[in-house]
Amino acid sequence: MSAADGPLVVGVDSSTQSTKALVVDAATGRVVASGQAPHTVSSGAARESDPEQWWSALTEALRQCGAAAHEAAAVAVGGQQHGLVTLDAEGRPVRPALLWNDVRSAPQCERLVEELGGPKAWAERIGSVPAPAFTVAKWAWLREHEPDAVARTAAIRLPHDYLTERLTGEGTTDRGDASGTGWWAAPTEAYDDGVLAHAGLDPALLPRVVRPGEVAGTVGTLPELPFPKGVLVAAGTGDNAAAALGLGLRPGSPVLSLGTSGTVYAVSRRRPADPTGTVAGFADARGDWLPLACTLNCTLAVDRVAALLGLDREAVEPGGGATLLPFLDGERTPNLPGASGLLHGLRHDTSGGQLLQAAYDGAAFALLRALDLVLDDGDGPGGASGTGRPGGAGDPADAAPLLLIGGGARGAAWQQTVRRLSGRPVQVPEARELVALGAAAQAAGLLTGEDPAAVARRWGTARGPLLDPVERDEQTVERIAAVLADAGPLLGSGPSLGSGPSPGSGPSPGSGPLPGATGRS
Ligand SMILES: Nc1ncnc2c1ncn2[C@@H]1O[C@H](COP(=O)(O)OP(=O)(O)O)[C@@H](O)[C@H]1O
Ligand SMILES: O=C(CO)[C@@H](O)[C@H](O)COP(=O)(O)O
Repeated sequence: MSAADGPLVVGVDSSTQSTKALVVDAATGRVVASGQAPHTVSSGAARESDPEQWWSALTEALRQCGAAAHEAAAVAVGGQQHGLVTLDAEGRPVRPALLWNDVRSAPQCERLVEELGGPKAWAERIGSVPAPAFTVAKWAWLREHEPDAVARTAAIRLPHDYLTERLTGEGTTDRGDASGTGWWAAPTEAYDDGVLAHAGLDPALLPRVVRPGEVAGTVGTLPELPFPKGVLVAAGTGDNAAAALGLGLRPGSPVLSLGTSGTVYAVSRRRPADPTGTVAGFADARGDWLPLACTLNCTLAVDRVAALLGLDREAVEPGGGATLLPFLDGERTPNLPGASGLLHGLRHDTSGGQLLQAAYDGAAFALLRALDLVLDDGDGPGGASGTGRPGGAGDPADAAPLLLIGGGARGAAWQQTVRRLSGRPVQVPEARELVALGAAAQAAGLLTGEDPAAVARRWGTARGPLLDPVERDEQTVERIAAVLADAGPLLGSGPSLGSGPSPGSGPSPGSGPLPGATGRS
């Protein structure tokens, strides 16, 4: 037996690189057992994963949890956002899932934005200007490139929907993850029939949107899992919304997540609608909003540079004037899907450690710029009035601490880079798996009737060392901004992605001035 104070719940994080499962005591938040199993992501131009492998990874992660998982009374799944899972009439994947960081859908995305009224119209309609990451762009890519797969598709799911459905046998999603599809209207909180018609997508293929606090279903007969039949299953949500739950996040408290993706976000009571496309206007998993900016190149890009240099990821050295824009996978913030990595300012005396530091700086730069926009959309003490806005009013040292999470948050070089380029106090929660904890808090909320964010606050999940602010390194921030602004032609769409803006189109997020030039993001 687990000797827990309360019932046990299971929280799952099925993110890009792996699935993690935690068995958590719902009374105290104590992690009783944990497990993790990796995913395979295709390389080359495509970024695809087999949904069946997510299920195998979940099974393995739960097996590692041992006896405790057998006692679970409720479960919830958080998952990487946006991925397009296509299922046939038997519920089996038609093909591998197209992941959020697959930029092949950039031309389709650009066309969609223009065809339905341009960036401002989209921001007002769905809360976001779709990026190639959004599911609607992936569906458009599939229709163009694989009509046979489209013809065989009987259901469309997001990654967390897919796993939840394998648990319950019912097709469900939630407002948080639905808001990243591009076919969920933020103002009405319902699927947008106009977008669906334009995308050639039958609404009958989509899952039911479960309300916050509602039960999505119960676990069916699944001999491969430790759960007995009838265990409650919560709605689950996208991984960023799950981490917001897991931190018990309140408006005005910004989060920086360093994983495969870099994300920066805050909870907001106001519905965001950023026509520049920098800030996605996601819904959170409770009933509020989650303005968020996301980069494609974060921990993996920095680790790749370290590997190329033959250095440990912590072997950074200060100084040096080199700038490295680590856009190894193309980039989303700024919206440069065809970009590749760019190095500028190399000298004879530049050391490998300085180049590695330049990769960290280049990866953190856009996220920290976007932080100001995210908080402009938010409300509370960390918002525009008390901010770390570069060049803006207010001393960042007095702003709300930046909560640093994700795999990279454990790294000293990441922590120091974020402190130096933000000038803010930085808090690093001791709890490692905030996405899985958020899912666990959602599952616990089903049992107790509590708000999942209140559950997480009761558990004290955000507790961790508070790192004092250091003076912001304005020189580096300005140097990166200048290189980004000047590098426009080199960072534009690559030959494999083709199409530029449609003739006669208005500004699109990919065609506007670079962030460094505007000082906006
Ligand atoms: N101690 C560490 N220092 C720096 N980076 C780390 C450390 N531990 C893990 N990472 C990075 O964390 C990443 C995985 O983070 P995670 O948030 O689990 O990713 P995802 O949710 O995208 O699957 C890896 O790419 C790895 O580079
Ligand atoms: O696309 C986004 C957010 O819009 C990404 O944040 C994905 O949700 C993947 O997250 P990780 O696997 O990097 O945690």
